[in-house]
Amino acid sequence: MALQGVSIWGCSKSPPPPQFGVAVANSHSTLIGNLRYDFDKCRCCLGVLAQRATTAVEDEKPTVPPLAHSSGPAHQNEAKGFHFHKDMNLLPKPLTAIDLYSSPRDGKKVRVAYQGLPGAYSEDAAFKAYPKCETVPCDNFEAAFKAVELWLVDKAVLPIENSVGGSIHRNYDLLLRHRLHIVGEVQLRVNHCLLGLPGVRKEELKAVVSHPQAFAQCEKILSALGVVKISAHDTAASAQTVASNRPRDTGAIASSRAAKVYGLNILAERIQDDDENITRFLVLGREPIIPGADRPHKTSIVFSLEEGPGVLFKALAVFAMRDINLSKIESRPLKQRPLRVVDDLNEGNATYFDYLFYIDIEASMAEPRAQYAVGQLQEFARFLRVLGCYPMDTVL
Ligand SMILES: O=C(O)C(=O)C[C@]1(C(=O)O)C=C[C@@H](O)C=C1
Repeated sequence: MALQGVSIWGCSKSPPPPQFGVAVANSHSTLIGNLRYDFDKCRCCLGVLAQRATTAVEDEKPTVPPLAHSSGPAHQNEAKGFHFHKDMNLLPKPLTAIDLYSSPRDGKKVRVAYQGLPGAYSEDAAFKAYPKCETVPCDNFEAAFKAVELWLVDKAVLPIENSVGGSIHRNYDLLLRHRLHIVGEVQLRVNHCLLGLPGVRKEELKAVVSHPQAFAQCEKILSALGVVKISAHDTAASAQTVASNRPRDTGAIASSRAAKVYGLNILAERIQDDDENITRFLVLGREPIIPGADRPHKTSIVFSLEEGPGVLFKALAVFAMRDINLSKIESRPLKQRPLRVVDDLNEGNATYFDYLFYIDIEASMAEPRAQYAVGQLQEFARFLRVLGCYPMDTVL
């Protein structure tokens, strides 16, 4: 069953706005290397999360018979006016260190939320990260974030950028709105297929359904076919639409796995314009991971800066000076304060657009050079948050 419209937060209050101007060490925090990572877990959130933890293990069988059916001392105590909970198994289970540990647990399948339907590329990415996981389809990106926050799943896997289509801005914005940690990345080679009902030839198609990113990646074949494009939530949803509505003149762009899942024929393979079509996904969890020294790591950071000449140059120099490679930079409008009025001129106010900068550096927070670089940036950034430090993935 897909998770739809999960609207409650881990905390009964409304989502906390990002604390602009507050540095990393300002909330409940833990030390990794010399740097503090913020957790942002208030007592009230932990309480609700602890209750929610029972949902994730709902298939566990009760080991204690319910008190309501028992006789003997407990029952007598109840009669004397002691107030016991009717079924102790319904009480929230206390969190253990194992519950809080972010890596897959032996004997228990990791539950991974993704946006889309079975057969979506995001589900492939979840299987690449956790080969034996149980995948949980979600209606939209936000539902996947909330599913992790509410302990309904262990992790979420969400697309963040594609080598042809570019960044998925919605997920950059959600990373800041939610307090999850990036614990991994997945680089997935996306080989799109043109799918149709059995017996249909691609020349018969008048329309093609797919995700807008997939259309952006397959422009050449679409213009050669001269078909109408119909948008779908994800590529697997387009395959499902064709399979269930059975229009002979409509195809879908999706994966070969989606063709199998929905019983469609592959009319053409590897139809993307650029053969090297890679989508990068982020793996999100409730807790940060402690970076190991065994393999190369990346660190994702978001920050905002004061206005002034050369401030971005100065910010990036803290990494360049230490020979730290920057693999990605993305700017997004600072939504709470998108415009800054700088001057009151006679002819009107001078306004500047205000931005958040998201960067990925090829260094681990366990390395002193990264700790010093982030520490130095923190001295003049108006706001800074380490979104996560995680092992780098390679394309298979
Ligand atoms: O539609 C899917 O199958 C998805 O997983 C989504 C998505 C995306 O949002 O970029 C992921 C990979 C492909 O680049 C196309 C679509």
